[in-house]
Parts: sequence; C-alpha cells; structure tokens
Amino acid sequence: MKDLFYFIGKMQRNSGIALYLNMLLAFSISFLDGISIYMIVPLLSVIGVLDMSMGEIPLLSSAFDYLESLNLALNLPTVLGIYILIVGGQAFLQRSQNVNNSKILQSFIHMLRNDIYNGLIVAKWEFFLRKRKSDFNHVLVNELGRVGVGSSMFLQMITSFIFTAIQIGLAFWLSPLLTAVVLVSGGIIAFFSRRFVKKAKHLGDQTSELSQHYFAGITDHFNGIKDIKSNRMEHTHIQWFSSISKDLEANVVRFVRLNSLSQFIYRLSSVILIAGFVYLALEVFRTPAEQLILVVLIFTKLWPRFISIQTNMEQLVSNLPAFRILRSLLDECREEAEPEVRIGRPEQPLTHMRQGIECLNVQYRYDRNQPIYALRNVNVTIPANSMTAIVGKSGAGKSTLVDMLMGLIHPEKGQVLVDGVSLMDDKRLISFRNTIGYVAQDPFLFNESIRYNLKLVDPNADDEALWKALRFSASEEFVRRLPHGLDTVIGDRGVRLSGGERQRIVLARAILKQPSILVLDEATSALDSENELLIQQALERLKGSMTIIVIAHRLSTIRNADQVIVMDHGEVIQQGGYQQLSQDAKGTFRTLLNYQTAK
Ligand SMILES: Nc1ncnc2c1ncn2[C@@H]1O[C@H](COP(=O)(O)OP(=O)(O)OP(=O)(O)O)[C@@H](O)[C@H]1O
Repeated sequence: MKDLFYFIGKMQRNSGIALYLNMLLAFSISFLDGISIYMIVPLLSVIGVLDMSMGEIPLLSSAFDYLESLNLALNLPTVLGIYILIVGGQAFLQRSQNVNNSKILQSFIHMLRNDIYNGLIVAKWEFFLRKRKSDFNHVLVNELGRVGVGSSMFLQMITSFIFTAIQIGLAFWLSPLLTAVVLVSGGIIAFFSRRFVKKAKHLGDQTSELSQHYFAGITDHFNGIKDIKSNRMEHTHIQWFSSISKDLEANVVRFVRLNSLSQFIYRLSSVILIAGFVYLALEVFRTPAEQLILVVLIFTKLWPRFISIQTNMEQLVSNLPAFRILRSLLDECREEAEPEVRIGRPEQPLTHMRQGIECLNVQYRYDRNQPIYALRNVNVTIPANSMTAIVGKSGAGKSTLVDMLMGLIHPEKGQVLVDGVSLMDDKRLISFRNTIGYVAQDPFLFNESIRYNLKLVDPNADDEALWKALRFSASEEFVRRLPHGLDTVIGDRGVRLSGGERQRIVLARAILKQPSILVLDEATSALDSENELLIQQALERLKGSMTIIVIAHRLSTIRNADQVIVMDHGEVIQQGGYQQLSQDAKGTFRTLLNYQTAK
C-alpha cells in the first residue's frame, strides 16, 4: 500500500487541481443521483400510484415548499421537467468527470513512462550489466499498464466512496435506525471479504512473475531465432511457449473466479439483507411506506456500489505488485544515474587527453559475491595519441579492460587515471566520456536512414562531412550504390546490410564525432581482407592525432600498433611493442602469433 500512496502522491502533484475537481464532480453526481431517487416519490404521487404526503420526507418537503413559493404547481409536467433536469445534469457532469478522469490518468501514465525511460537511459552501464533487458520492456509495457489499471481503480474507488457516503447520508436522514442496521451488516460482510483481497494480492504477485518470465522468454527466442531455426529447436520452444501461455491463462481465470465468487457472495447477502430489512421496517419499526420505498431504492443503488468497491479493491490489490516493481525500478535508476544527471554537466569545455590513461593495480569482479576476477592487478599505461592493441584468448578480460578504460565500469580496487586525475572524479569522467568514439564487434544501427544513424553523434554535420567519414571507413562506394544513398533506410537492426558493412557505417559514425580516443572492440572482425587493409591504412593516418585502442583477434591487423597488451585470465601477462613481443620466443604473444600463421 505504501507504494500505491507514493504513486497517488505523484498523481496528485501531476494533476494538481484537476484531481480535486474530479472529486467535486463525483460529489455533485452522487448528490444528483440521490435527488433523482427522491424524485420517485412525487412522481408516483402525481401519477396517482401512491398517495403520499411530502411532509413525511425531510428534504422533499422543504424543496416543494420552495417550489410552491415560486408559484409552480406540483403537476406531472413540473415533476417530469425537474426529473429531466436532474438526470440530464447528472449525465452532463458524468461526461465531464469521465473526460477529466481519463486526462488525469493518461497524463500520469505519460509522466511515469517518461520517468522510467529517462531514468533507464541515463543509468550507468554497470546497472545494465546486472539486469535483463527484457525486464525493462516488461516494466514499460506490462507493469506500467497494470499501474494504469490500478490507478484507474483507485480513482473509481474514490468516486464510489463519495457516492456511497452521500447515499448513506441521505438514507440516514430518512431512517437512522434502518441505515445503521444495513451499515453494520455491510461492515460484517466487508470484514469477511478480507481474505478475497489477500488472495487477489497473491494472484497479482503471480501475474508479475509470470509475465516477466514470458517477456524474457519471447525476447530471447526472437533474438535467437536464427539459432533456433538452423538447429531445428522450434519444437522445444513451442512447448515452452504453450506451457507459459497456459499458466498465464490459468492465472487470469483464477482471478476472475475469485472476483466472481466475492461478487456472488455480495449479491446473495444483499438480497437477504434487503428482504430482512423490508421485513424489519414493516413488521418491527412500522416505517412509513414512502420512506421505506426511498430507503429501499437508495440501497438497491448503493449495493452495486458496495460490490464495485470490493471488485475495485481486489483489482487494485492484484495490481499492487506492479506499483512496487515500478517504484523500485525508479529508485534504482535514481541511485544508478550517470554523474551528469546527478551533478549536471560541468561548465568547463571538453578537454582532449594530453598524457594518457593509466590503470594502477586495478581489480574488478562482475559479481562481488563470487571470487571470480575479470581483472586482477592490472597495471597499464595507454599513452595519448598512440595506438594500443589488446590481445588474448577469449574470456581473457579484453572487453572488461576496455570498459574500464572508457570509465563505463569502475575498479573494485586500484584506480584509473586520465592525465593524472582519477576517473572516480565525476567531472573528469563526464568530460572524458564525451571525447570517446566506440565501435563494438556487433554494432548497433537504428532502423532509420544511414544519414540519421550517422548524424546521431553530430546533428549539424553536413553531407560533405558524412561522406568524408564514410570514405575513411571504406564505405563510400557501397553507400553510393544503395538505392537512396545516405537516405537508404537500414532494416531491422541493420539486417539488410552485411556484418562488415554495418561495422564500417558505425566506424564512420565514430570518426564523425572527431573523438580524442577511438576504441575498436573487434570492430573489423567481419571485414574482408581488402576492406580491413583500407581501414588499417586509415587508422595509420589517424595515428598521432588521436588515441586508438584496438581489441583484435586477428593479430595481422595490429602490426602498426605502438604497444600491445597481452591478457590472460584477467591479468596483463605481456606488454610491449609488436616486434619486441613477437621476438619473445617463450611469450604468449609469440604462441598466439604462431597459431595464426600456422593456419
Ligand atoms: N556482464 C558480465 N557478467 C558477468 N561476467 C562477465 C560479464 N561480462 C564478462 N564476464 C566475464 O568476465 C570475463 C572476461 O570477459 P571479457 O568479455 O572481458 O573477455 P574478452 O577477453 O573480451 O572475451 P572475448 O574475446 O570472447 O570477447 C569472462 O570470464 C566473462 O565470463
């Protein structure tokens, strides 16, 4: 419930006066609804069905005294006219309330959606290392939707409470004793309905768990669809899908069963209550008929509200886990925000690195609870404006070291210095990170035009600059051959381009940024020898004007590196010039080189 009130507070701050206006509308609608019931008495009296004296009914008597003072005769047209006015006014207010409700709710959801998305996008890289990406989709689609339903239930409950309070007030005015009897009975039923609410909460927890599992599963399956198809694994996945879909179905049916059982109990008890109540009113309390009719009418309107409060309550409670999940994600994002978000962008302009990056006794574990080090006692220096190559077997820690050098992750022990200043210094980190251009092994391109993808790093770049960057990455020729050149839209995750073409476009993008440090993580692995040579020559031309860090498996591509760092099991085991290391007959680098030349 704490989480619910946290969000209701947010909704109240977001909607401001509109929420109170909504309550006022609910109050007016309920009041008019009550009055419309009152109108039944004069209507029946005018029609001649009942011979009732208005004097018996408190509110009506003064209302009709007032009408008489206006010289309005209490005849059928007057009564029907007043009735139309009241019900019409109520319908008009109801319409305004519905629109207002929807505005409050949608603007609240819009705010939350933005909060979550912005929170996620500005969270640190380490946060993403610990999380499943599918969980974010799940929160933004499913859990946010459930928070919307829960909040809508909450607004409906406020309306129902106001309605119920007013109707009870009117009934109390007519007959305090009978109203008290009905309220006590209602209270008893509500007390015994608590277990339904508890069960609904339990089912809500299950819903969250199941749908999170479902989302993670389908995301994995479609990401790995090529593997599934090529290895004929469709059957296993169909079975998994069918089983989780069945669980989802059962979860919803269980909830509906619970909900209808509580509704059934409410309905049954209400009819028993009304029967007993009429009996008591007539036989014991000798209530006047016109009062009895009104009270019965009010309660037959009131009971569905009681039921809807119970239903809303169960639905609200079943959606509470979504409130909890959303809140904890928002809190986590806030704690894990990039320094730029926490301290704002430093005022001093970006400075290009002058001396270099230094790692001093760096240790790093992905999981602090496990004794597995991805980096241990790493001491390296990357001189500015030079080219450094990092090599080693798969899993040696190359990408982890590069992430550390870029300030994406921070050492558990030791430190990383840029021009002698620690990267733990937030201002330093922000300004340093802005000067990096990075190309991954499996680079990501948006499902947009090549121009859009390139201009992401420099929205003001003109065509000449774009072509220059493409020329650098040996992509000019193939881009010119595409049907719409720079405006060609790249397919879903860039599938219409080959792996090598994608790598070259992303390399062009990195260059367009004019970085001070260019990081290539296996960035030319998908290129053919001819294009790889072209890029090597281009990198050679860049040497001296920017710091280049390259992770390479193909050692032939790093012949021109100023220094080579060899890693194994998270440690730097060799460090030196290419020629120097290749001449060390006992060294790992020589062994790696021998493997590759023997192929
Ligand atoms: N996100 C992660 N969570 C947990 N462990 C990780 C994560 N990323 C990497 N590791 C582990 O850290 C170690 C170093 O991984 P890293 O990716 O740095 O190696 P690498 O040398 O770049 O490998 P490759 O050449 O195969 O890309 C490996 O044992 C790996 O299992």
